[in-house]
Amino acid sequence: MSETTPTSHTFQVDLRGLVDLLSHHLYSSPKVYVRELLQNAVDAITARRQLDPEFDAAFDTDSAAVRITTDGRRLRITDPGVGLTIAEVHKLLATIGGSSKRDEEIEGARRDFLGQFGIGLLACFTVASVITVTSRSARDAAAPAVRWAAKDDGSYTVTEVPHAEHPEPGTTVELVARPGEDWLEPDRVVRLAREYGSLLPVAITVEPEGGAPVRITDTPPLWEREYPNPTARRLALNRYCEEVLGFAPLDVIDLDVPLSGLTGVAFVLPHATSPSARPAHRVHLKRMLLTDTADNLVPEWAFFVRCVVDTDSLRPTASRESLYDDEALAVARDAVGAQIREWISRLAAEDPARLEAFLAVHELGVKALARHDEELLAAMLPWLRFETTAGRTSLPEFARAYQPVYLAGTVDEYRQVAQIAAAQGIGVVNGGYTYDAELVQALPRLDPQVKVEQLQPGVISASLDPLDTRAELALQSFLAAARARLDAVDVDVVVREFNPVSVPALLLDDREARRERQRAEAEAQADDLWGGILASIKQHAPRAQLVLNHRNPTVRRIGAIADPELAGTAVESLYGQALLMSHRPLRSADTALLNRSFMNLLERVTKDERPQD
Ligand SMILES: Nc1ncnc2c1ncn2[C@@H]1O[C@H](COP(=O)(O)OP(=O)(O)OP(=O)(O)O)[C@@H](O)[C@H]1O
Repeated sequence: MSETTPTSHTFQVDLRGLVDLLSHHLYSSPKVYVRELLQNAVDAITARRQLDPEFDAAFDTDSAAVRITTDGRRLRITDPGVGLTIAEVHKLLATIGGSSKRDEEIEGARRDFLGQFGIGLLACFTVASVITVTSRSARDAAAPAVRWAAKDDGSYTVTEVPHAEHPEPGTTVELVARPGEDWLEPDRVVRLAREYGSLLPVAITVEPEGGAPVRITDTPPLWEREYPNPTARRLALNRYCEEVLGFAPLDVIDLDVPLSGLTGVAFVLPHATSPSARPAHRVHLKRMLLTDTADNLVPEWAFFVRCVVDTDSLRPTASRESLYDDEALAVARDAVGAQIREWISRLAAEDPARLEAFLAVHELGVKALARHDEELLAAMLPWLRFETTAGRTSLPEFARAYQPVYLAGTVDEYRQVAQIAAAQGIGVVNGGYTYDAELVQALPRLDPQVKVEQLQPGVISASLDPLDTRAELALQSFLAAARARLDAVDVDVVVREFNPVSVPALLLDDREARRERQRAEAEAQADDLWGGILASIKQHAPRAQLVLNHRNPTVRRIGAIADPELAGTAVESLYGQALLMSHRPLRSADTALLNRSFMNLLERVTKDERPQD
């Protein structure tokens, strides 16, 4: 088969389809058209300044460089920028993806521009059916002014404009609203222009048709202004935070990362927030608002701040609504993280009261992140508080006084032993609160000298002193009666000497014993079949132990009771009291036992009273 001569063609673009794609899939809202217009105007002025350094002087005055007028149906934006020749109009405006800002020859200058993709102007078609650009080039004084009028069906016309109609270099873009579209309403335009452009480095006004011009720009950014004193600066930043971010900050951290051309502030949230909540930072790129919901600007652990920054070297995504997640952003993120960490260290060294105030709000979040961030953990550990047998204290301080550090696995376990352990000089940390156990276990990684051990009941019972043999012998028959009584609730009874003297009895059991008690409880309440199954898995785990304190005067008196019935009732009461102190749930057998012992005691006490008729 012979080949035919290839014929050459160019892609056809269905403009409506493309605009539909942009408005539904690239941009979050048609409102971005204001940003694109402002951006082109500012870029054109930048290009003109590069062309003519003298030009700058004209903009040191208060008069607006960029003027937007609108009556709601027609919007015009005028800039005194570099302008366009007829050839450029065809090449740049009528070519999708065509941009003057990617010119490799002016690579150095390119960094100065906001745009780069060559699709920005198309965003205007999401709100307008006709776009007209009238322009005179500053590059070529002899070139005539030109008007490019494009419709949303993809057709456009180009006309030369008489010199008198457009004598000065610069550009006017006019939009005609789509029928029923209210994006060009003056109030809306003022709001959007402020949202995107309030920090832009050229003066901008919006003039509602027949109304007074409204100043849009308010520069330099608050954090770069001169203030009479630090308090005035802080007040201005606080006010800004309340107005724009909606909260009164707990503190303000200055950010300055020259490598990323980034300056700004991080506002510390005044209320607790979940570390997993989506962060929302306000990022300006070359002074134009890129997004107020950036979630990749600060490290994950810095969940307690909301930043407002300006950067001139990070890259936007094509929608220009978020930061492109590249190596440069990673570097900036690390640097921002380092400055937030420095703030924490500085507070720790210079203003512990403020650090305490910060942790009072964000401690749980800091703990959550410190589990996965060894550096943060090391920085914060001296400031994080844990419940321990030496009171609420930091782990490094606690570990200096107690070795090993015992970790109670649950709040109940901790409560059970805290008082006794403290009296015996055993250091226990309550690992029952969210994240605390993990952080205690991380201690030896930071300081290999520190030993952390899981608390077993044996540790406590081994620390209780045995009685001397004579005292032990004297208590034999009492102990036999006591054990017989508590056998029904599966509890053993022993006597030891320990501090504090005020604690008469201590109930010790480990998790296995507790599980066994629950199993036995279920068995007692189950029907025959289920009860049989539960009985078959009965464990011979160590039983719970009621440890009576021989140093306690009441216990001594109880030990001397000759009447086995009364001795049994007294032991039941001691068990009930120890059980309540341990905060463990009462099984039905426990409740019955408590009731019985209480009633028996009441009867004993009142038996000689005669009821009065
Ligand atoms: N006001 C203006 N003055 C002079 N030239 C302009 C103006 N507006 C647009 N242009 C020219 O038209 C080109 C295309 O503009 P468009 O907004 O579509 O893309 P861009 O700004 O280059 O890139 P981006 O898609 O990133 O915004 C620009 O590169 C610029 O050369």
